[in-house]
Amino acid sequence: MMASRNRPEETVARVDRLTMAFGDTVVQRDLDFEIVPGTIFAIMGPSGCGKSTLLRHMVGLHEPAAGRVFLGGENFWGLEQHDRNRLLQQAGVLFQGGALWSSMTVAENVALPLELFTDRSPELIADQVAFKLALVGLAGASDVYPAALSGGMRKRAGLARALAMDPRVLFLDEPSAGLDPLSARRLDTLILRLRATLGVTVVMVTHELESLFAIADDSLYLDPETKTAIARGAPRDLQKQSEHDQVREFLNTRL
Ligand SMILES: Nc1ncnc2c1ncn2[C@@H]1O[C@H](COP(=O)(O)OP(=O)(O)OP(=O)(O)O)[C@@H](O)[C@H]1O
Repeated sequence: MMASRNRPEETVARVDRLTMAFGDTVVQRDLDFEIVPGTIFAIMGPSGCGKSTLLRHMVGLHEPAAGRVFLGGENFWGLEQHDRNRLLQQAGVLFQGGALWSSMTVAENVALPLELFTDRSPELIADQVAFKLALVGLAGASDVYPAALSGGMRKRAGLARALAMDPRVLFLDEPSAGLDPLSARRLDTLILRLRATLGVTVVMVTHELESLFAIADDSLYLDPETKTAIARGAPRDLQKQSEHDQVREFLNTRL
C-alpha cells in the first residue's frame, strides 16, 4: 500500500491535463508535466503564448479551466482555502518588478512573511533575515530602502524575500527582465548558487536565451499556434534536436 501512494515529499510540482483560459478564450490546453526536484525548469515560448499565465496557475493566482495543479503532491485547487494558503506560504514567488514594499527596509521586507506566517521570536527572525540576505549578497544592505537599490539589487532582495519561508520551490517570472546584461548574468549565477546551496527547485519564465542556456536543465515550450506544449527537455538539446522547426528557431534566434 505505502509504496504505491503518492508521497508529498517526492514531488514538488506537477501539472495534469491543464487547460488555461480567459473566459472562453483558451490560452493553452492539455499541459502535462512534472518538475523533477532540484532542477531549474524554464517555461519558454514566444510572446503571448501563456508563460506567465502558466506560472500564475502554479502559484494559485488563476484557477484552471480544466485539469489539476499539484504542489508538494497536493491537488491545489481541490483543497479548502485554508489548506491552499498553507501551501502558498511554502512557495517562494518573485514576480516581475520585485514588488518590494517601498516603505520598508530590505530587512523588513524579508522579515515580513516570517512575522505574518510564523510565531518565531524577533531574534530568530532577525537571524534568518540576515542569513537570507547574506545568501543573495546583500548582507550590507539590510537597512536600505528599495528606492535606493539598483535593479539587480532589488531582484536579489526580492529573491531573499521569496526564500524567507524556506520554500522547496522558487517561482520566478522573467527574473532578469529590465536588468543590464552583466546584472542579468550575475542573477543567473546567484540562482545556480541558491540551487546548489539550498537544493531549491526553480520554475522560471524567461525568454532570455542566455539565461536559458546558462541555467535551465529542463524546459517546456508552449506553442501559441497549436495552443499546447510541443517540446520538453534541456534547452541545449532542444536547440539542436527538436523535431519542431519553431522550437529550434526560437532557441537559435538572438534578438
Ligand atoms: N487578464 C487577462 N485577460 C484576458 N487575456 C489575457 C489576460 N492576461 C493575459 N491574457 C492573454 O493570454 C495570453 C497569454 O498571456 P501571457 O502573459 O501568459 O503570455 P506570455 O507568454 O507570458 O507573454 P510575454 O512573453 O509577452 O510576457 C495572451 O494572449 C494575453 O493577451
